[in-house]
Amino acid sequence: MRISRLPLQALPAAAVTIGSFDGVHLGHQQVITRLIEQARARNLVSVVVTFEPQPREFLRPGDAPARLTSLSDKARRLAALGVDHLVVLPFNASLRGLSAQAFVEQILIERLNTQWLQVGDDFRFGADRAGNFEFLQGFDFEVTDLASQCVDGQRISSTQLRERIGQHQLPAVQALLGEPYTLTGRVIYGRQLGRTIGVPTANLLLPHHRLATDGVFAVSADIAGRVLQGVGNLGTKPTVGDSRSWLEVHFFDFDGVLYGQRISVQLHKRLRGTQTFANLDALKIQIQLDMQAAHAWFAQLTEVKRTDD
Ligand SMILES: Cc1cc2nc3c(=O)[nH]c(=O)nc-3n(C[C@H](O)[C@H](O)[C@H](O)COP(=O)(O)O)c2cc1C
Ligand SMILES: Nc1ncnc2c1ncn2[C@@H]1O[C@H](COP(=O)(O)OP(=O)(O)O)[C@@H](O)[C@H]1O
Repeated sequence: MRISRLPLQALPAAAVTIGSFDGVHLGHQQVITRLIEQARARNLVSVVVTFEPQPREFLRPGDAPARLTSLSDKARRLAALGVDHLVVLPFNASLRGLSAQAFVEQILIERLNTQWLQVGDDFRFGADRAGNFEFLQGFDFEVTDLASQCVDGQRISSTQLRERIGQHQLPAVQALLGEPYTLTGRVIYGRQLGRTIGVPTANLLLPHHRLATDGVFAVSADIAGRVLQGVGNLGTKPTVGDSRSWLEVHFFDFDGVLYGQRISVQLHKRLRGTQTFANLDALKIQIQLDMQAAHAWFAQLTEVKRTDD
């Protein structure tokens, strides 16, 4: 999948869909699958247009909703679905001020060469959200809308996912996403304190969006084809006075170098909230308990699977 900002030259003829796609949940996946089918049937390039930051993060920075997927996780999931090209539009003052008419002419037609466009049934765009499905029908491309997908009569939405993640309902979240809730990042150097307390942790510095959850989790990751289980702290590190957002993971039965690698960490079970400890020794004792709890959780999972078979 190609990832770019708005191309300066017109793309080859494209089938396009536009949205924030936060979470890339089953509803989003239905939209994307249909986009790809239609692109193939019409010999068009499949293009997803998204915004970074998301419009609400730019418009209401103080109270924008927490972010479910960073751009990097969004891209990973869209690529896996088979999208040809992800166009990331920087949402800024000039994009905000663009009228619906100018958005269609300058972006959809001139740059993206849109032949077929698919939008959700509640899609609004352009200054003051004046553009909608009816408006889009007045142009020289085909436009279709798609009704929201429901599970148990409830519309699948990023809002519903945010609520469930906030309530630590990770199995329900996994069912709505089609995969465990996953965070991706590059492993960077920390203060190298982890190894001094016998718990080396791979540090992923996360983008500074508000996180949908935090705390200590049983986690897993696929590292070079081997699935590693472990335990991770998502959020700040109050004990060492660090208020940035991190995902710090200690993997069981692993002793290798991860610095510089981009890894995707799956969150399976929330074990507790992040706490402030009096010192690193107290933290170390708690981490040993967290490791036991995570081991126990993975063991009962294996037990449940064995009973199912
Ligand atoms: C399972 C686990 C749980 C943790 N829980 C907390 C916590 O509750 N509070 C905290 O301040 N740090 C917690 N940490 C520690 C920090 O995330 C970090 O690993 C530690 O401060 C060492 O930092 P360093 O990687 O920069 O050396 C936890 C780490 C792990 C692996
Ligand atoms: N079991 C393990 N889990 C996580 N990282 C490990 C493990 N074993 C070795 N490492 C390596 O050690 C590094 C973490 O060591 P640590 O002392 O916590 O230093 P830092 O503060 O730089 O993260 C990881 O980035 C990884 O390269």
